[in-house]
Amino acid sequence: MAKRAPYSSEADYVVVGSGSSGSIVAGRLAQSGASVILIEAGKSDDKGMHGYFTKKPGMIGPMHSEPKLERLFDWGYRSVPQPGLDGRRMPAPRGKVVGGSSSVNGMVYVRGNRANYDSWAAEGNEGWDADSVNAAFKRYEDFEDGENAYRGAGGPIKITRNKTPQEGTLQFIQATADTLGVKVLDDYNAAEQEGIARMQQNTADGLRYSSSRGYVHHLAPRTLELQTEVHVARIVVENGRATGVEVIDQGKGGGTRRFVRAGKEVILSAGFANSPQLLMLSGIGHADHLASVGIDCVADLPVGDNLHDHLFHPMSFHVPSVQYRGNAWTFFKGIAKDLARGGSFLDNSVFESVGFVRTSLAQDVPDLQLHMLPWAYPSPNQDEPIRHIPDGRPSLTVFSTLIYPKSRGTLRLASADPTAAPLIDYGFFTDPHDVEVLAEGTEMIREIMASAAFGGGVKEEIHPGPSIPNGKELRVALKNRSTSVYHGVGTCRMGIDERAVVTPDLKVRGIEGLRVADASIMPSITGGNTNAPCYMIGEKAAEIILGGVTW
Ligand SMILES: Cc1cc2nc3c(=O)[nH]c(=O)nc-3n(C[C@H](O)[C@H](O)[C@H](O)COP(=O)(O)OP(=O)(O)OC[C@H]3O[C@@H](n4cnc5c(N)ncnc54)[C@H](O)[C@@H]3O)c2cc1C
Repeated sequence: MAKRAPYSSEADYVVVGSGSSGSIVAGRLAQSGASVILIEAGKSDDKGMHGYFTKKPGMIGPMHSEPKLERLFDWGYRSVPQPGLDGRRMPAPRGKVVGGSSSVNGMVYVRGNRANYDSWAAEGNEGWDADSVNAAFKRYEDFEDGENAYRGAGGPIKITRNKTPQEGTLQFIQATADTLGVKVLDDYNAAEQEGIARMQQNTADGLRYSSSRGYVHHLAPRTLELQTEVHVARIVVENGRATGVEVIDQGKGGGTRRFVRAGKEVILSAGFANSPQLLMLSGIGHADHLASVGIDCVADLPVGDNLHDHLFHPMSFHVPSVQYRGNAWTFFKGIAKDLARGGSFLDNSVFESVGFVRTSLAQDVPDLQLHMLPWAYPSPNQDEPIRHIPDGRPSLTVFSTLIYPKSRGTLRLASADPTAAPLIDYGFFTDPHDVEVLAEGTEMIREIMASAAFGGGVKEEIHPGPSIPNGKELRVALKNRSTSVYHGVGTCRMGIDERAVVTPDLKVRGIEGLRVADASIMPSITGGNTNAPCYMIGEKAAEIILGGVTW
């Protein structure tokens, strides 16, 4: 079992953040016999309410639709006003609980296009090409179809498909194939991504396979110590070397500061927002920006540049054959049925299908992702932290999803206070290309939903609806309707040039004993949801640090 309190003050490795990448790098390092302290600001995901909500896949609905509940698991960040989106402040939820965002996310399991990794390698990131990262993906997977050249079996993270998809989901898959002339794929995480498919999810046997479920609780290496409700305030750098971290205990009687020493290395896995924040709080960042908030510069690096994210546009359609309605009654009925007769209502992600297709702007690879779920979605957006009431009719929601945004933004400090939220500026829609992809995707979805494959089963486009026709009006409406997919990346870019914060072996340039391993290191975002790539980054980081695979 992973060791718990009373907490130690020294280990070989100190890993900051137990999220998608952090739990994995910590688990693997500890598996090698090294002592590892894994520090997490949030609560345990193993007991009480936090345990129940993060274990049961179906609790994703209430967790994100009831703001009072969401606050218990989340950092509560929002972006600065986005001029490209009519000045909206986009919610930027991030898991604040063991498992990080992998404990609160939608469990949509997508590795990304193989070409994404080859492009990282082509920029000089040796060892990050598609074949090399395939080995890391395979190591952690336990895929229900078993092992093959692309997929892993027997690893700590189980991957399955929903066994009882809605009829409307299967019709949507056929309709997409018929309308766009793409293949129905069995496995979009293998050689080929282009096509439409049933969604894969990191859940099995009624459990969410967060990184912490797989690596902290199930793998449970003996030399891993998990410290929860401990906020890392900064990395301590002495004579150009990271020697440990200064932390603030948050639990009962908290507020005290203490030092946790790393005999070998500190690994930052605090995510796209907090890893760059912690670097800057420690004097690593743009010298002029650090000076503006009163922090002495230790290393002048482009920390916080290159922020980017996916955006999607949700469209809901009234489809009477769908069994669910977006109300509390459907939810309680589902739970009651599970309890009385056993069942799978809470065992799955809410998403049931994904596809990767091309707009007219696509170059080498599909540039549009389609997500589909058999529920209605809030309209026109879910910016306000209130309980949004979606349309009560049985519905399918299809999301036009921009996967290769050209817009770039920044992450900066608001102040030198380690507990203050950072300034998240996504720069959404600063490049007109991004509007165009989302608009074409929306127009495509309208064609799909008119397909004969539904047998007349689509009764109405609930929203955006006929008042927002294709063309110019749609492009304007997207400013108020597009929503972050919560896939922020890129703020501690990996590379070999001046734009890089970390080298291809994830070392912070110019500082000894300090690496970053999480979504922030991606030079460019992957084509698909970012959780699986972050699991891979955790595996890869451990492999690099240990000089090869030792497990
Ligand atoms: C609501 C939501 C839904 C999503 N849905 C999907 C999906 O369905 N599929 C998918 O593939 N991706 C999804 N994503 C994206 C995906 O989950 C993230 O890209 C991924 O989890 C990021 O991993 P990470 O390791 O970079 O950071 P995180 O998993 O966010 O981990 C960072 C960890 O560091 C901790 N931390 C931060 N600062 C400190 C500090 N100062 N001291 C101590 N600890 C700290 C945090 O509490 C957290 O545990 C979703 C994200 C969200 C938020």
